[in-house]
Amino acid sequence: MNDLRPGRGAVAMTLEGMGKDYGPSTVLDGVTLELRAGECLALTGENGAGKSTLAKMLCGLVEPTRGRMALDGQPFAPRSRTQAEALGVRMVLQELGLVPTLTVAENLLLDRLPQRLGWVDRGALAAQARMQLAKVGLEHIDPMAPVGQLGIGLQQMVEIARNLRDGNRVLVLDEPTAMLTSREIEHLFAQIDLMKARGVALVYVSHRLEELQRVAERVAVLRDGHLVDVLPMQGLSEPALVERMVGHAVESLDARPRRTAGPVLLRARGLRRGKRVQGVDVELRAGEVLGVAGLVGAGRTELLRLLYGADRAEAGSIELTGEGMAQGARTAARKAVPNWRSPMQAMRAGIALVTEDRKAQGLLLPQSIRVNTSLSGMQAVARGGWLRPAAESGLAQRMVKRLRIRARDTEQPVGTLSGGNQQKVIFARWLHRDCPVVLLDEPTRGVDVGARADLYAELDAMAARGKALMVVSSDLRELMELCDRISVMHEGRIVATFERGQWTAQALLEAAFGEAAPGEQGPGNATSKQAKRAQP
Ligand SMILES: Nc1ncnc2c1ncn2[C@@H]1O[C@H](COP(=O)(O)OP(=O)(O)OP(=O)(O)O)[C@@H](O)[C@H]1O
Repeated sequence: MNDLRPGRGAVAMTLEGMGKDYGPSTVLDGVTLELRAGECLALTGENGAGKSTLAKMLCGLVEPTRGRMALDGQPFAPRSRTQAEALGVRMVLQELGLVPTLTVAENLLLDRLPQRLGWVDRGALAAQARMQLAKVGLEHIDPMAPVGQLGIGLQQMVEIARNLRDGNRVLVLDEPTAMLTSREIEHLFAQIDLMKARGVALVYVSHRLEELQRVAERVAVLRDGHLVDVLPMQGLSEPALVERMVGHAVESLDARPRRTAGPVLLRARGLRRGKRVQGVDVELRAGEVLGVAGLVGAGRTELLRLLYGADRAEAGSIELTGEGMAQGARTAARKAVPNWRSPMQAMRAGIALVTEDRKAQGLLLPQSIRVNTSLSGMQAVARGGWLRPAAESGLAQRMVKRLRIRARDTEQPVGTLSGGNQQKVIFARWLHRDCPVVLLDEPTRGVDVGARADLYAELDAMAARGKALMVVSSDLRELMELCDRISVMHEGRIVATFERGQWTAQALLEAAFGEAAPGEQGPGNATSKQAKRAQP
C-alpha cells in the first residue's frame, strides 16, 4: 500500500534554547523542540505559560531574545509574518488577522490576486476563493461579501482556509476552535488529517484536552515559560496531562450534590426579540447556578443581552423580586421597569454580565489591570465622586492575587496579558461588585484547566453567598460541573430543562439539536418526560 505520508517523522523544524524577555521579565526560556513532518504537536500549559509567544516566534510575529531555529536544516529567523509565510510557515491567529472591509475572496487571496491585463480578474478571484472555501465546508458563502459581515465563527473558518496552502511546511493553529461549531470543527480536523498526510508539520495550541487527543501525536507542556515535558499523546490520560500542566492534581466537581435554591431573585416572562429569542421564561433563584446550553445561534447570548438590558425586548417582562437584596436595592428593584432601558439601569438594579467577547465588549486593552478592574465598580474605589487611586490599586492587587492573574504588576496594560489572563480580569471586575444576579457568557473561554477550577470555586462561593448565577457555555462538561439546572435553547426557545442528577451529555445534545419533544418549555423543574429522557 502506498504511504500517503511522505516525509512523516522527518524533522521539519528545530528550535534550540528559545527565549523571550519583555524588559526585565522573562516569559520564555530555554525551549528546545523538534517539529516533525506529517505530525501534529500539541502545545499546552496554563494561561501565560508562553504558548502564544512561542507559536508567534515560529511565524515571525515575535522576535526571540535568545535561541536559534532551523527549517529543513537551514537557519530560520523570520523578521516578519510575510517572510515566514514565503518559506511555508503560517499561523492561524487567536485574534483574527482578516481585513473586515475586504471581501472574503480578497482576504483569502490577498498575496496572490489573479490578474488580467493589469487588473484584478474578479471572475478568477471568485472561482479560486470558492475552491479554497470548499476545503473547509464553506461553499455556501458568497466569496464577494465583505468578511466583516460574517459571524465570528465563519470568520475564523475563513482565517483557517486562508492558511491552507499547498506550499505549507509548518502550520501553527492557536486556539483555532474557540469560536467554532462542532460541524466546523470536524471540517478543520479533516483538513488537519489531510495536511499531515501531505507531510506538513502542525503545531496545535489549545486548552481543550479532548481535541488535543484527537489531533496530536505528541504534546509539549509549558509551565512558567519553560518546557517541562514532551510526551506521546497515545495512552496519556487527561488527569495525568493536567497534572503536568498545573504541577498538581485538579479535582472535578462533577459528583457535587445539587445546591439548595432560595427565593426567586429574577423572573422573566415571554421574552421576545426577533427570531433569536421567541418567548422565553427564566427564573433565577438565590444560591443556584442555572446553565444555558445550545448550539451557536440558538439565542443564548441574545437572551443574556435582554436580561442585562444590552438589547431591548420586543415583548415580555423582566422582574427583580427584591428578595435577597439590601434594603435600598430592594426598593430600587421593586421600582425597576419590566424592560431595561439600558445596561446601566440593569446594573444599578443589581445585575452583572460577564461577557463573552473580551476584546469588543469587555476590556480597555491599553489600560492597566488596575483601571480595568475598577471599571464596573466605581463605588468601591471612589469617594464623593473622586477616584481613590490607593483603593483602586489595593483592589486590583487583591484580585490579581485571588485569581492568580499572571502579570508583572497591576500597572501592566491588559493588552499585553495572555488571553486567559485577560478573561480573568473581566471576571475580577464583577467579582468585587455585590450584584445579586450574575450572568456569565462563556466565562472560561481560553482559560486553562487549573484556572478554570479556581473560577468555578469562585462561582461556587458566590452561589453559597446567595447570589443567582446564570451561565451560558458551549462546553457541556463545564455546565455539568457547575450547574444545578441546565436549560437547553434551540432556535430561540428553551426546549428542555434538566435538574442536576437527571441530565446526560447525550440528552443535552439531543435537546440542543432540536430533538426534544414539543411543549418541553419553561424554566421550572424538569418534567417527568424530560427526566425520563435524561436517564441513561
Ligand atoms: N508585549 C508584551 N509585554 C509584556 N508582557 C507580555 C507581552 N506579550 C506577552 N507578555 C507576557 O508573556 C507571558 C506569556 O504570554 P502568552 O500569551 O505566550 O501565554 P499563553 O501560554 O499563550 O497564555 P493563554 O493560554 O492565556 O493564551 C504572559 O505573562 C504575558 O503577560
